[in-house]
Amino acid sequence: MTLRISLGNSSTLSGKTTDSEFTEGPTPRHSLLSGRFKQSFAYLSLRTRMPGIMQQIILRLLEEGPELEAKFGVEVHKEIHHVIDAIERLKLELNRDRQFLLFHGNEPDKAAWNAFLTELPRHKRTYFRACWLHSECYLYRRIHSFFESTRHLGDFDYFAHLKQDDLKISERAMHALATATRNLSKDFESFSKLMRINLWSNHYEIQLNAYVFQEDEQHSDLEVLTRVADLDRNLLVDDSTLVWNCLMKAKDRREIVVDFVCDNGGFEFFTDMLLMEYLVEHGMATQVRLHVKAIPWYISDVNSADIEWTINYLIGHSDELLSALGHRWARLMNAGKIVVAPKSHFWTGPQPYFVMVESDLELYKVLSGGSLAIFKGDLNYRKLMGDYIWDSTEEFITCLRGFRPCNICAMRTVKCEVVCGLPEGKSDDLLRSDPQWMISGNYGVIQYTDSLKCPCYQVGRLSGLSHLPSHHNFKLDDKESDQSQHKRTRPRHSRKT
Ligand SMILES: O=P(O)(O)OC[C@H]1O[C@](O)(CO)[C@@H](O)[C@@H]1O
Repeated sequence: MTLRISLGNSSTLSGKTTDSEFTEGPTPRHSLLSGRFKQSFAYLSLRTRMPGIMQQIILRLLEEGPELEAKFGVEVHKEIHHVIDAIERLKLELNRDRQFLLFHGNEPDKAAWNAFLTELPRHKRTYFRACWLHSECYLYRRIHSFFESTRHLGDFDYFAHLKQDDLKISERAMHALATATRNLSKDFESFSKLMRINLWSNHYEIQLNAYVFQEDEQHSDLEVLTRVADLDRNLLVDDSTLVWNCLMKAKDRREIVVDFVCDNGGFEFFTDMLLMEYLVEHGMATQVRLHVKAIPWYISDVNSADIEWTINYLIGHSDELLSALGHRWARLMNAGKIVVAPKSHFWTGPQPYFVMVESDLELYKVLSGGSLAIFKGDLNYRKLMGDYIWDSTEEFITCLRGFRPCNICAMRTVKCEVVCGLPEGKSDDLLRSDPQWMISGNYGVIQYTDSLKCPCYQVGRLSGLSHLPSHHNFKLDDKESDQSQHKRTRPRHSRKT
């Protein structure tokens, strides 16, 4: 779901704004994405897309009403209307650029959220003035809290049908990919093709169906993979060799754990599983941990119920190959080769990943114990980059701002103005040939960097860390003390070292 607007050259602009100002222009370089830039995708998204999403949820609730009533009884009717009223009020708050409110219900992550909101500077606490990441995450979190406050609707996933439909319409693509990926050998060629299939599924799910799998055409296994790989002309950075090397280096270890920080359900998750299956089947990982969202998130993000649904859907599929695949994945999960990681609310928080070490040390330690963490999709990328407009040529390692608990890989199609690691001049060339390139999702990156082995980052020696060690050489613009918005908020309840 990508909206198209004309973006200025955010990679070369250096507009003059102060923190609280609205500007008519696009997002200037060295700024956090924000709705205060009126020609930005963030602005458009907050102005039109988010209200549309909220309206869709209301419609969904009305449609599902009879079914929910049959399940929970008539009293659910009142709850549905309570939630609808709350969503309508939230739409107004957004439209009027009101202040974020604290959470007062039984939300399990209430303390973390409230600590974060309280520490935001006042003028950064409204929908359009805040960093886009904060506003968007806050909106999705608020919506879910309306459901959580009811007796019956706390587990209702108002986006589930979309994820399920996406998988159902991808039948032909799944069949072709399942066929093409059986009996792949353990070599870089196969690995990197799987990586790329997985990358492009972050945007091309429906397009892949149409483009690769025409009904009247017969494809050999190899052809399918090759044609998917044709999309690689739009692959701007491909560090898959480094990812392969990282896994090869780990091959003599007794345990090779790969953390996969998932993005979308539906067809994208299907391709995630193809890659994960390949890793464990070839001993490139002794275990894969899937990190999923704890609540309905950004419409299509996968959660643990979606995973269960997907596997069962495949198992029960009339296509024998897909059914066998479902059984195989269920076996891998039952054997603990692929597991869903313990629930973490950090993934549905507003914070960028460089603050994880302080705001969720437990999760940081979990990732530190693994050999590789793969972050999938645009939102994960925004969080890795701090939702910040870096120079497009800036190195991936720099933009992570010290977040390297283990070896890190990001795989994402470009859907917003945050990008790094491009060759000199590339971004300007792209802008000339395709002004929408940064929001089209037509371009992708696979980026990698090694873990931070520096002793100053040893977990347990980090309390009170308020700045990064000088030898890491972060090239942040001074004016971007804006970054102080991404405070390393430690909620009152969080565990300390
Ligand atoms: O599913 P993905 O790849 O994380 O994409 C979600 C992204 O798409 C957007 O809607 C922008 O198009 C952002 O809100 C978000 O960064």
